[in-house]
Amino acid sequence: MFDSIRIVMLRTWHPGNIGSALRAMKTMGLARLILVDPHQFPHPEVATMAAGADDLIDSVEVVSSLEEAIAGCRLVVGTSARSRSFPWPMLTSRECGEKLVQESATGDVALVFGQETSGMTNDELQQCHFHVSIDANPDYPVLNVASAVQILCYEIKQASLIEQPPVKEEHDDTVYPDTRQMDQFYEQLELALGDINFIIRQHPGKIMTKLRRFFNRARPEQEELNILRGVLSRVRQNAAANQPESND
Ligand SMILES: C[S@@+](CC[C@H](N)C(=O)[O-])C[C@H]1O[C@@H](n2cnc3c(N)ncnc32)[C@H](O)[C@@H]1O
Repeated sequence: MFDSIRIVMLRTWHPGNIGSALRAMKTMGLARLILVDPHQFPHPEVATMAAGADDLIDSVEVVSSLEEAIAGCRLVVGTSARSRSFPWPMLTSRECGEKLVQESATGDVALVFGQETSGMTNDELQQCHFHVSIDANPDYPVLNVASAVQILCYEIKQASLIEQPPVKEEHDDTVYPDTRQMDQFYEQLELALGDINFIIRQHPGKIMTKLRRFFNRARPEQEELNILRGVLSRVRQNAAANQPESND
């Protein structure tokens, strides 16, 4: 069940939280946990806190970056207790469960949790299509990371019990690019904007963040992305052709 939903934990410090997250996942029927650069794993505390979910420990994957953890995903949702300096498309925890269940029917999706003290970095949050904040006491909305895993896995379970509206005929063939394809597009976009001096190389400022947010919101389909990439190739070719000749 929920084979295509990845739970991703970033740089987890306390191994007990990994065990508690596994327990939270198993109680709701989820099993795929990916750890990005954990402080201590494997560790005996993981099994202690996992209790009856200790059978999931062997299948935990460990990778070194968020990019690896979400590679191939068509939808990535990041979690945060607080609003950041830049606004991003937001989901409630209920909407998050529904969206993950709906989109996991046609491809891999990921739900990403931050480190215990520092949470997710801005750069990591910008790699997500949506953010979710669990509605909590405004004076103290910061949950323990494993508690946050529990609540959002519960929402996934609840969403899976609701009969999903049938996918409309005309959307049957819709293919969305995965995270790797989007990253390649962003690299090409940044290069093209540099070629035409719209941004300064190595100092793109907030432009790339704002463009990422725009494309995350728009969610171009694969075919649309191919067209955009074709346009960027032509822009780069023209920029190269118009370069003044160097005398040396
Ligand atoms: C203890 S919190 C990190 C706190 C950190 N100071 C911050 O502001 O992000 C650890 C992780 O738990 C999850 N979390 C905690 N409270 C949350 C909330 N209200 N909504 C969504 N996720 C939450 C997030 O994944 C967060 O990165």
